Amino acid sequence: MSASGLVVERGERIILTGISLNLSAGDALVVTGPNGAGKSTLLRTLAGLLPAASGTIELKGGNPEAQLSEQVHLLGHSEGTKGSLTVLENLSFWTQALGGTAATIGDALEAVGLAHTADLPASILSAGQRRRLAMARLVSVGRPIWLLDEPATALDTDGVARLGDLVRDHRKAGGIVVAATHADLGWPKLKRMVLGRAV
Ligand SMILES: Nc1ncnc2c1ncn2[C@@H]1O[C@H](COP(=O)(O)OP(=O)(O)OP(=O)(O)O)[C@@H](O)[C@H]1O
Repeated sequence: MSASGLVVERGERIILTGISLNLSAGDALVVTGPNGAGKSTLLRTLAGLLPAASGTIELKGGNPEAQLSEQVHLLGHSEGTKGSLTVLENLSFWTQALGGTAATIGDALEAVGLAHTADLPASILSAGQRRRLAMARLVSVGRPIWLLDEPATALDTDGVARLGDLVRDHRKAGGIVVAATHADLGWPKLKRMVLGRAV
């Protein structure tokens, strides 16, 4: 995935300007910067949810037929968990909605340590457990580019370690990860981007 000369405006203000990046299979980019610097804005732009006022975003490799929005998976602040459904039903719903395969759902719940909650209503999950459920989607949906907005929020030490394992395996399989964070995620061999002061 590459981006060149991105300029992004929100509410008629320029939030990002002159952003370029070049990521190959297996790369992880960590984006840091103060509150309001534009980290979430960059992820939403890379996800195709916000238009760039100028500049280009290109996918290299992957399925040439697929749109950008079909190749990326944004793990944002709102988890979209439906409280009236069970944990398993939530994961099944999102996996199907986002084009993943049902066969991976059990493994995904195991990977995030939520297998024992599969039949519980999602409404009773703690904040960290909801975050883990959202993490499980990354695995069951299986898109090549993961865009993670503050992925360690609400996670305990075990959760952060499991996130690190998922990211490691994804990179090994040729996936790309871009994470915006204030935390030290402890991932090896990172590329870094520091965004400047909030405008
Ligand atoms: N919907 C919106 N309309 C207009 N401006 C917005 C909107 N959302 C965010 N902004 C502005 O864009 C700027 C960047 O916000 P963004 O959420 O990308 O920052 P961030 O670096 O992710 O911050 P944080 O560390 O607090 O999560 C801020 O000045 C913010 O006020």
